[in-house]
Amino acid sequence: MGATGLPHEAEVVIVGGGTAGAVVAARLAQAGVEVLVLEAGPDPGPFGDPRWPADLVDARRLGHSCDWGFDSGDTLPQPMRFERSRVLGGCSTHNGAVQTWGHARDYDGWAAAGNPGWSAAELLPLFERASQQLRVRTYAVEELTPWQRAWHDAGPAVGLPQLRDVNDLAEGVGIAPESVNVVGDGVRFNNAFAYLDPVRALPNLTIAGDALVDRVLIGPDGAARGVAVVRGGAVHEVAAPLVVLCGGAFCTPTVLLRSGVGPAAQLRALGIEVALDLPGVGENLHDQPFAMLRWEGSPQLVAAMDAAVARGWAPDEQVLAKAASRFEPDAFDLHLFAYSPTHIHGGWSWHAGASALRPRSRGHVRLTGRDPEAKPLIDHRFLSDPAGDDVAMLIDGIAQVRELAATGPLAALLGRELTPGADAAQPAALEAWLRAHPDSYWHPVGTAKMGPASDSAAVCDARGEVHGLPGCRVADAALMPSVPRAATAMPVTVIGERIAASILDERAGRGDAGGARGAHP
Ligand SMILES: Cc1cc2nc3c(=O)[nH]c(=O)nc-3n(C[C@H](O)[C@H](O)[C@H](O)COP(=O)(O)OP(=O)(O)OC[C@H]3O[C@@H](n4cnc5c(N)ncnc54)[C@H](O)[C@@H]3O)c2cc1C
Repeated sequence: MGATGLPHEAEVVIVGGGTAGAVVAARLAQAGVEVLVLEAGPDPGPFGDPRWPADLVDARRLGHSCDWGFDSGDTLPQPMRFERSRVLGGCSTHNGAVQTWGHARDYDGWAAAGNPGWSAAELLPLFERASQQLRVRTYAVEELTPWQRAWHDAGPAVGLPQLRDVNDLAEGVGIAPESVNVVGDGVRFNNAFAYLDPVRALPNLTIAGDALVDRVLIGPDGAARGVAVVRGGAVHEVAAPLVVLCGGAFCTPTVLLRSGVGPAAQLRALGIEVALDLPGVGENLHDQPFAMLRWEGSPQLVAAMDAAVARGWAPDEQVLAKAASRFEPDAFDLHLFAYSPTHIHGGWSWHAGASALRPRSRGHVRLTGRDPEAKPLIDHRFLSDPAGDDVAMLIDGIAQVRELAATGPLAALLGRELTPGADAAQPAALEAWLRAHPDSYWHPVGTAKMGPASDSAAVCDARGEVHGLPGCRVADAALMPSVPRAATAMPVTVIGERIAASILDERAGRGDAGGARGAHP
């Protein structure tokens, strides 16, 4: 042990014990591998430990403790916070706890882009396994609050059939109660609880909280040889033949960049010695743009929801629709949902959102300095695609939200549309409003994208190994070549399962469908 309380070496170091990191760590530890998890935020302990901040276990609304404090800087018309949870479990500790799978086309597209082992058929068992591990269940219609039930009931009138849930990878449009990882009396069953609690007692697993990884150490042979980590004000080196980056879409590229792995000119401009010129690091950032409408609520709606709260469980969202824009009428490419963001407004407010799930716009994450605590520059370049498809998708989504809101039972519960309101009724005005108010659906991905070595924008291969950097893998939202038509928690969990399986297969000498190169370590 060093002065920082960390070991000097490990078989595998996991950088970030978040949504995917918890999965990789657990699966490797269960198989007997000696694993060290380095998490920048605290480890508040297992399920039920009183050190967990109340808002992070309360699944009724989004949590806000332990935030990294990232924001848009001056890249957007209005500054926007990009919430990211800095705590064991990562964003699975503060998210909406909605578990969605997307569509087979998403993963078949990944496989077709040169990523063997990632087709929908190959991932399906992992979606099922992860859903069990996270204790996912789907709300019964009877459990819906009156506000959510009214949206659910309105679906068929606008061509959205009622489905059992939204997680059939072959299915198209429809509306359904949400599938959630909520247990007991409303606890968000985050990935640390689901995956790390069962293995915490293993002697071959060490979980170190408050351990900020600065960079990957690279040996003279060009392979990763461990990490430099800041803990308790001191810098410590941990040697490891395998480092798995699980810092998420914003932080995994920043760790690589600080390690000298990324676009050479960018690194030199910051005085960072270039270890590997890899142009894709930090590029391809994309998130699903989002638009949120707001209405006045009738006294009847307020009374019905007050009564629901008095009866017990009344979360901010419970129903999700998969809908189609003009671009993909035979599948779906929109999420629509009703929402009462009580974490923002305190009391009742009546919103519904539309998100364009297959955005064309691409942005980037860049370093602003060498300090591992320096906030990165995060520029999504929302709605910047030259053809304007992202705006068009949102306009189609908003039209369907308005159609839903105008159906009989819902119209009776709602008053005037307040945002964007009557002034933005027509497409041109709506486009102007959308461009002035870009918003995110909280699902940034793609900044260390997976792809074959022949793709100059690819950062890692189908085993997650960084091109040209043996012994360093990526396993988190950064790896996605393109965002699936889903909220991303479950797809990220599946990425954790997939990369862990690939590492274990190689160690067992079984090879791996996702591998183009030899096994390492
Ligand atoms: C407000 C909000 C609501 C959301 N709601 C939903 C939802 O309802 N359903 C859904 O499917 N998705 C939702 N998402 C998205 C989903 O939660 C994320 O896509 C997913 O959790 C990301 O997982 P990850 O493993 O890539 O990153 P994270 O879960 O963010 O994990 C990264 C971890 O790495 C740590 N870390 C980062 N850098 C370092 C470093 N240098 N050293 C050490 N540790 C480091 C972080 O502290 C963190 O613990 C939501 C996201 C947000 C922000």
